[in-house]
Amino acid sequence: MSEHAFYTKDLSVYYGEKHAVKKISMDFPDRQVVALIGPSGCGKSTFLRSLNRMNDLIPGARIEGEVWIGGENICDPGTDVVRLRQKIGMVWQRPNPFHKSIYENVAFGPRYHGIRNKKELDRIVEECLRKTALWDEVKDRLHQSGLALSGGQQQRLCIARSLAVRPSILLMDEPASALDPVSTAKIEELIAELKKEYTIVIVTHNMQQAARISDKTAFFFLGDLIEYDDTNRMFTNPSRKSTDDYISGRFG
Ligand SMILES: Nc1ncnc2c1ncn2[C@@H]1O[C@H](COP(=O)(O)OP(=O)(O)OP(=O)(O)O)[C@@H](O)[C@H]1O
Repeated sequence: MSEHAFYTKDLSVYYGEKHAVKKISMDFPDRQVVALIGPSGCGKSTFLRSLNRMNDLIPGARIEGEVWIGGENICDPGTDVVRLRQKIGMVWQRPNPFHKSIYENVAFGPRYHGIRNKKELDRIVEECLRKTALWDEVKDRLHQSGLALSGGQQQRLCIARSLAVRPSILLMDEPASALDPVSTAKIEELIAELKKEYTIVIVTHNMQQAARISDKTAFFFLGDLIEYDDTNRMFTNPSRKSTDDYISGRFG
């Protein structure tokens, strides 16, 4: 299996006594986009966060089961979590650039991982800003604050920041839900472009968005994975009634 693809086996997450994600087994194909959908509170974000051990940061959260990436079960206690999060980047719902310049936002990760050479850092910053279609918009103000950008640009900067440490997988938790329609369209175009190089898992509440951008869709309900299939089939001929009801807006 390539380092881009990965799978979970009986993955459960608990918050104290609450069983929020229930024995989920899913495979994530190489360089495809998988959308996680389902009503609020059904465990999508919890599941997503467990794919790069972000739940470790939540007091009382506990994981059971396995997540296999590149021959390694990342749930093992011996996993190097810093290296893991380098391999599996995360983009949050609200753009959260550092209080630093545009350049420093992107250079931060590579510097943290030991790259000191200015030319190399310049190259990485340009490459990542080009990949996120930001370069032409910001190349003349790289040393201005990332917070001075529009919300949509900030989100693309956060994606550029994730790319700078050379991940193979990107996790995105409703990355466009705080953005206007034009910025949303840009993020969607970007996802279509990024999937040539990265495996992407995205949580979205927007059914049209899931249908437009994903190759596979997973429907979650009350912590269970109800259905997981090719997006075309899920949206035209789902096998479970609850999936159909959710997709067509009859609940949730
Ligand atoms: N930090 C936490 N502590 C305790 N319970 C939590 C915590 N985070 C989430 N939960 C609970 O776990 C369940 C799953 O929540 P989660 O946020 O993963 O769902 P979701 O499907 O992503 O929801 P939304 O679409 O609203 O973001 C919910 O019942 C929620 O209340």
